[in-house]
Amino acid sequence: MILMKDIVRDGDPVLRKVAAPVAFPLNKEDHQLAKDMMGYLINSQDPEIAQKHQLRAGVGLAAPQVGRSIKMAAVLVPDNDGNIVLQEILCNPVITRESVRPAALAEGEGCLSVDEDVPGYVVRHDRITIRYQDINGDKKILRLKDYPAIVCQHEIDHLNGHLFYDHIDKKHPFNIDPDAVIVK
Ligand SMILES: OCN(O)CCCc1ccccc1
Ligand code: NI
Repeated sequence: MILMKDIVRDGDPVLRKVAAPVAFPLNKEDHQLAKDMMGYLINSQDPEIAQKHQLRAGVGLAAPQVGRSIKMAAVLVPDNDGNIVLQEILCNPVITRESVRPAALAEGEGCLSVDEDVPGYVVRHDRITIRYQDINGDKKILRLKDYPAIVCQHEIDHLNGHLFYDHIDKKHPFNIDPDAVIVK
């Protein structure tokens, strides 16, 4: 079971590396890691389990955040009614298309690897197409918009050594293109 003590925090160089591609079939260790990462997300979104184990809620988790510099991330994204709209293990994900139109979460972003709040709009693309391999190595395509798209961009950033606050305008953190979608 992954706990908060297992999550690497900002300042650790692993969070700034470009992670290595994963090879298929996944070895036993990496297959188990994928399961454990998804298990963290499930546990963290269960109020009782999260409380009992003091887990910060997460809708995504990338392998570098638990010290493994490989291109694998788990996403578990609910809609505003709590229904899961995306549950996947993204291996070797590549964003192949991205909208010109920007988007940002109205309340900004956080990160399990960043303990302090960093206010501001995290400017991302509203729509993206992702090519990736699932846990079995099957090649998949995802076309996403709004919140699921933002979450996947956050996770894919982790695999390339980026953190959410890299996308906040330091001087004008709440400035954003008037055409941007502000996602509630
Ligand atoms: O990398 C995952 N993680 O740090 C958990 C938070 C994920 C996340 C939070 C806000 C917007 C997009 C994604
Ligand atoms: Ni994060």
